[in-house]
Amino acid sequence: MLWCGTVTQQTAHKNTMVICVLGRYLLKSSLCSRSWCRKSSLYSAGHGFQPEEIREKLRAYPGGAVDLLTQGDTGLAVLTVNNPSRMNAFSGAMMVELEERVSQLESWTQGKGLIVRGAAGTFCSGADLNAVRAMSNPQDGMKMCMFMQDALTRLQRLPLVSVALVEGRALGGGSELSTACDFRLMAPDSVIQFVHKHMGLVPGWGGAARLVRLVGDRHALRLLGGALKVDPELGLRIGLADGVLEEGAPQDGDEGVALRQAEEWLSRYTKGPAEVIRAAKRVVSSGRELPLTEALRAEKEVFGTVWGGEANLRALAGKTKHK
Ligand SMILES: CC[C@@H](C(=O)O)C(=O)SCCNC(=O)CCNC(=O)[C@H](O)C(C)(C)COP(=O)(O)OP(=O)(O)OC[C@H]1O[C@@H](n2cnc3c(N)ncnc32)[C@H](O)[C@@H]1OP(=O)(O)O
Repeated sequence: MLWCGTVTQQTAHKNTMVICVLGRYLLKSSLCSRSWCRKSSLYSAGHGFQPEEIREKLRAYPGGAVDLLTQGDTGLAVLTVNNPSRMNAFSGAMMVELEERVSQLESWTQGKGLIVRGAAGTFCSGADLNAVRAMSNPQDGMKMCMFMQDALTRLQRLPLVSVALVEGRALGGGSELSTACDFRLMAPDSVIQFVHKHMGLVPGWGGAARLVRLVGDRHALRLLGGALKVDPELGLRIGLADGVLEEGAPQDGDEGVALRQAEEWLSRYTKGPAEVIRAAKRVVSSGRELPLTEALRAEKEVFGTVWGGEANLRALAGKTKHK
């Protein structure tokens, strides 16, 4: 059996066991072959994608960590890219850890929101240049590209509302990581920069495809062709940033201040029952990625998971007035 969507949950309502995941329609439809499945990745062996072999290769470049903290009470998780001595650059081992953390989040059925951040007041300076140098042949480059595209696509498709908390710099692969979140919240003096041109590259972790969808092709071309520094003002103007942290907050020596602001910002979208928030993210994900007919069918399936559900019945039982 193909393993689709997120973890299969069974919810009993109206005396009917409803298999309530995106995965159900994915199983029935052709979408599984389009890589919407959790366990089937964007790439297959036919593309030269051998995940275990790639993991082994990447683990040869150690350093840093990708930490995950899940809060059961709030349904929020915090993913921290943690390699401060290299401005949170991704070592090979960290790429593998990122994928492992995404797998953990795919199995976290109570989650509602995710904050992606970097340790010690800066976001991420992309791939570790030491690893990049060692893997600069085309074969290794393609392997890393497929691996990171897969991990970041799965991150983006999580049924969690996600926000990149950008402090300091988000460079190269770091800027690409920020685009794999639903929202970007920037600290006042932060910068997102697709420096790929200066590296003789284009994005390869899916950042170009996502950037075009976020800001449109012309702004995307400006950012990639000019390797422009996107500060919060430009970010807000072109729609790359969704909010700016309060002035002064990250500078007061308490790393937690920015995180608390991000939690507060995110909470307006994650308040409420997990099944409803997760359903909202699922219909947005399918709307974002699928052709209309398929997106509508996906929406119907997700709708079926909340219609007549606990939260819906509770709302109907009360006096409804939306003021
Ligand atoms: C496919 C992935 C590919 C892509 O898609 O483009 C990449 O991501 S390639 C990497 C792209 N990123 C870079 O090229 C970043 C290069 N670094 C810098 O521009 C600067 O270091 C900085 C991030 C702007 C910070 O500058 P500054 O505040 O002046 O600090 P330092 O330069 O002293 O940095 C501290 C320390 O960190 C090391 N560092 C920073 N980034 C990386 C990196 N990506 N890989 C490895 N190491 C990195 C830097 O070398 C310093 O180390 P020491 O010299 O040992 O102190």
